[in-house]
Amino acid sequence: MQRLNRSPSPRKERLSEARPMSSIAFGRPGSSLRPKYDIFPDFDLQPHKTPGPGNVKVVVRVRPFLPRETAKECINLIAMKANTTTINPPPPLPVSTTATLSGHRQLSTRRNMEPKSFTFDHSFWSCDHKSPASPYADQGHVYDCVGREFLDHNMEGYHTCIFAYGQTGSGKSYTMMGSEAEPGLIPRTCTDLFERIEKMTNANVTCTVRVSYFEVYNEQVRDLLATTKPDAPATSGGAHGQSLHRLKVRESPTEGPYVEDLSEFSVKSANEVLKYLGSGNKARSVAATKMNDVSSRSHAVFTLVVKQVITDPVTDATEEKTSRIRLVDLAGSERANSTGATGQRLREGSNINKSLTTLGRVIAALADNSGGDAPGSPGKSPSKRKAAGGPGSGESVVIPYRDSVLTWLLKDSLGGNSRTAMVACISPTDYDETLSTLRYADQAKSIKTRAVVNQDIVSAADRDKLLLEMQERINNLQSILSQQKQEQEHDHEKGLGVEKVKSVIRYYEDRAIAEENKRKAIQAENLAIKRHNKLLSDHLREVTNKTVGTLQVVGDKDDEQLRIVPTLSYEVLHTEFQELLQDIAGFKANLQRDIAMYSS
Ligand SMILES: Nc1ncnc2c1ncn2[C@@H]1O[C@H](COP(=O)(O)OP(=O)(O)OP(=O)(O)O)[C@@H](O)[C@H]1O
Repeated sequence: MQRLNRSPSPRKERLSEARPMSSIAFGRPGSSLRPKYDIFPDFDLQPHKTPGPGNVKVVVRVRPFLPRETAKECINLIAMKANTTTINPPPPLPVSTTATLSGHRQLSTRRNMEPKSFTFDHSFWSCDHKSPASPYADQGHVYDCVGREFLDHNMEGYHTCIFAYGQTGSGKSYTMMGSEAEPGLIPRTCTDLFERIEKMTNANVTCTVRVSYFEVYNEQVRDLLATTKPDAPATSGGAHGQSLHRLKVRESPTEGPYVEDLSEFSVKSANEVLKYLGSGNKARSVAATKMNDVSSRSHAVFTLVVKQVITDPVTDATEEKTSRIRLVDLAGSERANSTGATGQRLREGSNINKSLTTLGRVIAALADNSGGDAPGSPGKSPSKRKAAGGPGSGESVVIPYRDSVLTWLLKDSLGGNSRTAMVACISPTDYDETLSTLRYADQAKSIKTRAVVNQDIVSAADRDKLLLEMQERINNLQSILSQQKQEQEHDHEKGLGVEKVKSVIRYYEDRAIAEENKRKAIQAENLAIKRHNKLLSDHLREVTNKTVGTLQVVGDKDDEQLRIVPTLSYEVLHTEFQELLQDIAGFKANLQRDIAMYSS
């Protein structure tokens, strides 16, 4: 499997060769600086159950040096001993040295820096392989300590959520998604789930799994599996420029916040679910920044819903357990100057920071509501608790879930019906960012969720009753449906009849208008013919007058014999008559046409 959310980009920084702990702990290689703490290799990588029912499980993982950090001769600031993680301040730089720390800010504020230790449910050392002090925690270890236990909870019927938190480039995607050679928590959970389902020998248990995948990018929810839904409104986006689908968040009184119209697919094998994961990852919003060549610009939420139906063969009763597995790869918190972000990257960054700040406030408020006494944590002073309005004050703190889309959607996972784990990912070289992540993680330990087994047990009699009721409802609905259909058909026919009458009326109206136009045209023609007629007769008269004007008395008066002596020449008269004949022929043709029109 490839690094599932990103193509295996050659641009991705390759890790530096693992350096032995002896050389990198608290000092540059060859430096005379001595570690401030002794480190004993008494690590506990055994899986152990979430301490205190309902507390958020918090683990920390430190990643290896990146090539750019090795090149800059950055110094390891992290030490882990059993479940304790310690961060040490960077040592002062000798004036002559060329070594740099991971930021000038560290020098300026160095006075305030001091070693700080935190205890978590696990501290995973993934910084180097050769450290005698800390055994290397690979992807398998992390899964065994967190993922496997959470899948156990799912099989018991609990909703779970594992989310990776940390600054940009701290190893969240590596931990959640991993690479083809080193799959992370999400692919391992998928594989383990289907192995468990396949191993189920009890024929009375049926198990179904559904998958969905979305991202929150710039405060908008986008369906990462929506390519199969061409009718959905599309927006451009995603690493590979596919069109994604913007969705709305709604809140149901029973189910809490949910994404409306999110694609959900039924899956029958690990391969199938991994294919969905891979295609969703291709659609995810990632980009190169100065801190990470393939940086997640969105919070990705991968969800599996597992439904087990267990039938008791003796009583025929059924038990239904539905659990939701939510695996979240958050975008990393970032400082604009560290990432070198401008334009769109900067806007993304500020949205990422906005939702992470809200997440921080939600965690703080939840921790206050829980009393702040996490296992292994010093807890908060009563005065601080009161100020925050925690249980000590008798008031309840308002949790600002709705201040960001991310926290609204994770409401149930953070403070409701869910068993939740936070994987805090840290870089070994950045004091400020790592300390801030460790403080977040420390606070999250106090959060108590209210997870319950989501099951319905139905006796055979109840189920039969339920089935009967459902059958009745189906019958009712079917009869309503067929009645509606009949009414629709009737209406349709009625509609057709009315349409027919309307079209006949339209036909006659059109005919009447056409007839009227024809009548007017003939009238006009008639008028024209009359005028023409008049012109002709005037012309005829004129010609005749001309001719008459040339009559002369020829011979003596006694024989009173008149002879017409044309004064006009024969040619002129002939031409005039020819023209007259032509006019008469035209007139005749017009008349014939009019007669034809009248009789049509
Ligand atoms: N435990 C680890 N083992 C080996 N390589 C790791 C480990 N953790 C992180 N890396 C490497 O460190 C680099 C940064 O890690 P990754 O991309 O997972 O960070 P990220 O926290 O998801 O960053 P962003 O928030 O920017 O997406 C990658 O090259 C990754 O392969």
